[in-house]
Amino acid sequence: MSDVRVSVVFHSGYGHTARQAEAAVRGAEGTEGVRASLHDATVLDEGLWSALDAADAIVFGTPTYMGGVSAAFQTFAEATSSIWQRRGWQGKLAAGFTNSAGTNGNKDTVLSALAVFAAQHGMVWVPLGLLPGGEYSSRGHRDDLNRLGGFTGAMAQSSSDLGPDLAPADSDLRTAEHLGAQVAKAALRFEHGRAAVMA
Ligand SMILES: Cc1cc2nc3c(=O)[nH]c(=O)nc-3n(C[C@H](O)[C@H](O)[C@H](O)COP(=O)(O)O)c2cc1C
Repeated sequence: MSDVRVSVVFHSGYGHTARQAEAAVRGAEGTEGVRASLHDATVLDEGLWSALDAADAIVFGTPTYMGGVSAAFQTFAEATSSIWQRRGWQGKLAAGFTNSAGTNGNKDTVLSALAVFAAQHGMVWVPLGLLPGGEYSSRGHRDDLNRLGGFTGAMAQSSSDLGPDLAPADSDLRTAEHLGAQVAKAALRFEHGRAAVMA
């Protein structure tokens, strides 16, 4: 069986969410039998559409802007309407991540919007799959995986006065890496299962 393909498509206005996207690719690529690729959601060219068409799983990433996905991400989302019409992504796996300045910042609203976007396409949503770390327990720590306690997808926080060289925190990047690995493993199981059913 050929390699399973995971594509990460993201927007990042100032570079913070881009670091999460790179981490998700690292996580996916670290899984044997998986190839991962990174795509800028503002470059709506044939290269992007053919990579997403070939992908077994697509991970969507956007900063949280005004409690929602960024306008640039939404432009990408709306540009997929002809794919939606012909059910081009039906049955592919999907997952998502977001980053904002606030610890909460309405990130959950954004992850829900990404899950709805995937559902519109008939995609199968893969959650983060981690218990909450950080302050969920009094023994928790900022360095914990999933310190922000997301379930739907990977969350990251970047203080507004720190550049992308300093934020998001390493634990948030490891959480995004976990999401990439989680999606990659799910895609492997899904594709092997599909092959067995069709044999
Ligand atoms: C237009 C705009 C709207 C924003 N809205 C929110 C918000 O609703 N909640 C929040 O916590 N941070 C908000 N922020 C902060 C960004 O989420 C934060 O700076 C993030 O790190 C930007 O990611 P990026 O560098 O990938 O663009 C906003 C920033 C901008 C520019």
